[in-house]
Amino acid sequence: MTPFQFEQAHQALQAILPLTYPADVSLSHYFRNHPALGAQDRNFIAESVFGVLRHRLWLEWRAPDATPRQLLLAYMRLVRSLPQRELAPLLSEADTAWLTALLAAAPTEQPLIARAELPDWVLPHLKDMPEADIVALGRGLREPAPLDLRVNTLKSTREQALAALQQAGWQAEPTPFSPLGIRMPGKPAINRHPLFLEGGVEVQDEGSQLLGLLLAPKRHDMVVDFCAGAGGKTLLLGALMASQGRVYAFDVSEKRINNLKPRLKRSGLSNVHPQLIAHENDSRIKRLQGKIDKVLVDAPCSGLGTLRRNPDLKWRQSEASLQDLLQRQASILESAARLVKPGGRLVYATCSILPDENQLQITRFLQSHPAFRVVPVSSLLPQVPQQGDYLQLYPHVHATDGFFAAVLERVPD
Ligand SMILES: C[S@@+](CC[C@H](N)C(=O)[O-])C[C@H]1O[C@@H](n2cnc3c(N)ncnc32)[C@H](O)[C@@H]1O
Repeated sequence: MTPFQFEQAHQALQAILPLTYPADVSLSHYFRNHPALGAQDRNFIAESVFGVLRHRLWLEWRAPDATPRQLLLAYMRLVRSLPQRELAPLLSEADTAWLTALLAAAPTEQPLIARAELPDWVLPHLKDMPEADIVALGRGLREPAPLDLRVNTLKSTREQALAALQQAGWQAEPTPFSPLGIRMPGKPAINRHPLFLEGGVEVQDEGSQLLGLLLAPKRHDMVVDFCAGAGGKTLLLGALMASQGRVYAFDVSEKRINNLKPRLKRSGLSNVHPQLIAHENDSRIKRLQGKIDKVLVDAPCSGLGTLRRNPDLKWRQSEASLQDLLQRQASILESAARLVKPGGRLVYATCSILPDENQLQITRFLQSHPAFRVVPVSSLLPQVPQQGDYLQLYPHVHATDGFFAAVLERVPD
């Protein structure tokens, strides 16, 4: 670390910390405004800024009134364990005095917020979980995520893709649970490799792949991806159907639907039909009622299962935003369920770890929809450990993002 890099990381952190915008968006903005920064500088800055965000609750407990610069120094010294002599060239006299006092202060007993690195608005929602499990979960969510790819079976097999990636000199290994997944621990810049450019692989967390596998669409099915976004799961569904049948990709966000289009082109799929909708009761949805074989609801959620990638969500979400999401999830589920034909399947999924967004939504839905029954995930994905009726994935157990999914079947008439 050079003094220049440290100062850049400090300035970037200062720019990002108000968290008015997502941290990755603010950081890209910072890099655009500093075009002279080299690749190594950028890596250092990104790792430092995200490192502080990952450990911010613990750092703020150790140093409650720390400025962004002090947070960065405390992170380097206490989390990264850099020796004082390595930091010395960066330190003013005031910095040295501050760090010395911090190191000398006897820490008080750590509250759960600091131990688990989960904010106070989240903890009441995990009240039924033992404290040791909350800490293990929070720490799993604190670690950086690896890069996972999904093989596009329309263009490649996993074996072929693995061979091509390894030939490029990268570490690449099959994921344990998804037969389509490849894990790349070194997170190389895959987006310039021909395999990616030609649509042979897509970036997709292994957990996200499992959600598509749970829907298990058949070749000639009519499928709705109700909250398709930029199509992470849509593309998988289309490929599972070997580009046959029909997949409607709905979303209320024009930007996300537009982001789906280049990915769709690269994938070579011709069975996906993206459609912008105004809301979950849009007339384009109503005309499909009772006609769809498989419906995926990848509901808008707090995203807390993705804290490995987006640690800033701890501050960008709140109790109020959660309450709003809970209502939207229930309303979307209600509307999506009307599409399912008798004997058809609905998968409700989130990338959240909160029971309110997950099993409690399903319990409430089932109480008022006797035509639906649960298909136990343990019977559909026996290779994934620790599963029961619902899919529950955790970084510290499964090395995926945190995900939830319930598979519901509409009882045949
Ligand atoms: C978890 S994201 C979907 C991610 C996407 N399925 C993927 O795998 O990349 C949730 C999506 O729901 C969309 N959304 C929010 N409200 C909606 C609604 N009422 N109807 C349909 N989609 C909605 C959001 O725009 C967002 O793209």
